[in-house]
Amino acid sequence: MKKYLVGGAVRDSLLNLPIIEKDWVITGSNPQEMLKIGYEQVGKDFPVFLHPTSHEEYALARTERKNGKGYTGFICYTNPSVTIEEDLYRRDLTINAMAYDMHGNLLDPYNGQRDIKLKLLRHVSDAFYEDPLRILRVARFAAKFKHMGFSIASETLQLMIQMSSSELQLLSSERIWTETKKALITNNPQVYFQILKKCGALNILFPEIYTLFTISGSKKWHLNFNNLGSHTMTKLSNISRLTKDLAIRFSILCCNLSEQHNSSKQLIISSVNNLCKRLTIPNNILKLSKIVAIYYNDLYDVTTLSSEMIIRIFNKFNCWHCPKNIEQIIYINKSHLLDHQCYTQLSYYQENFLRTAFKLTKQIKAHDVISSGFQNINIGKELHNRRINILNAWNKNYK
Ligand SMILES: Nc1ccn([C@@H]2O[C@H](COP(=O)(O)OP(=O)(O)OP(=O)(O)O)[C@@H](O)[C@H]2O)c(=O)n1
Repeated sequence: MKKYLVGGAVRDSLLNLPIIEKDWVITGSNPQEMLKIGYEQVGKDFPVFLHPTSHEEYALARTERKNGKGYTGFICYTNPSVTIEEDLYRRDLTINAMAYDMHGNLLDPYNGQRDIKLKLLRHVSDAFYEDPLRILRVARFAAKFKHMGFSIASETLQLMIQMSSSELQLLSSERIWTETKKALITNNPQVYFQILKKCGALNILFPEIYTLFTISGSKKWHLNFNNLGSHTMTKLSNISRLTKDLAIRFSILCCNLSEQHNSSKQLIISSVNNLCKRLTIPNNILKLSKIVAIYYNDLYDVTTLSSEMIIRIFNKFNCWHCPKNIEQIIYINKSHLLDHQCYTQLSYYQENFLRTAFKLTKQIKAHDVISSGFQNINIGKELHNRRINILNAWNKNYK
């Protein structure tokens, strides 16, 4: 039996990045032997085992051959005679197809080190074609390693274009969302969507976002962009410089839906619902995305908003029950301002405005309203009025 460290851990160690997870491959063994020495079998489809103490994943070396459509249409062949080179051959990218043996020697049969030097994401072999998720994986790695200068090899991009037109429809929503989530928390998540668009996958996986690239913007802040899609990508890039929060980053993808649907609330909401429900996106992200889709444009110059509108925004973001949601409003406002030359000054001024407005209105408590004699639905109405009054009084002094 021989043991090899494989995949992302080898790639990341060569890129001097922290190793998050270790995957291992075993050659010259079989399931019976693995169970006998204390490993626990976890893979149903593939022979994968958990180490008895470290709980890291150990897979028996395998080859795969496609015999049907989609992710499940594989014949997986495992046998003590399958070599590490054969196992590495079925993997997606050359930079992911290297291994360290137990003596620390690097095995690199498909030139992963060369591609690390060339900063290229290149597929190992035609086996790449066998899993359409790899289109999303490559787009994600392009986003993750953009700051290091990585790009996609032209032959790999060609293959991704071919694949997008055939098997992409068969990917499960869960796999699409899992990969998209990982892409969204990279430094440059906009690259993920740009690559998907380039290879013809965006219109299949995210038609709501794809359509934005076919519409030119009409508002003053769209002037520097060819279409609403490019504007959305810039906003996604902007927000990613400010926060790693997945929900906020995803919600920004919906920032131009209002423009696309001529501010029809019904159409905006159904578009966000279609997108999020199809991809099984969690409810908190769906909720925030709807609010951003409807109120994004109002969060531009917040100092010009009416008191009524400020209160409505605090209501929509559920700030009274969850005061930390004021941060979401501030991030979204800043993502608007980031293109401005005087960003620091503007964003400081607007952040201050939002924080003060929230601090003032938050002081007004339901129990004070109740103790002044208000009951039932009048409590809410009075709370609302008092909040508006306090903002009106403050706004006068502020301006
Ligand atoms: N569709 C896939 C998924 C995984 N792999 C291979 O399995 C390894 C481990 O996969 P995974 O843990 O999903 O990703 P990593 O490459 O380790 O990268 P990260 O942890 O950043 O997601 C990959 O490196 C690659 O060799 C593959 O070839 N095709």
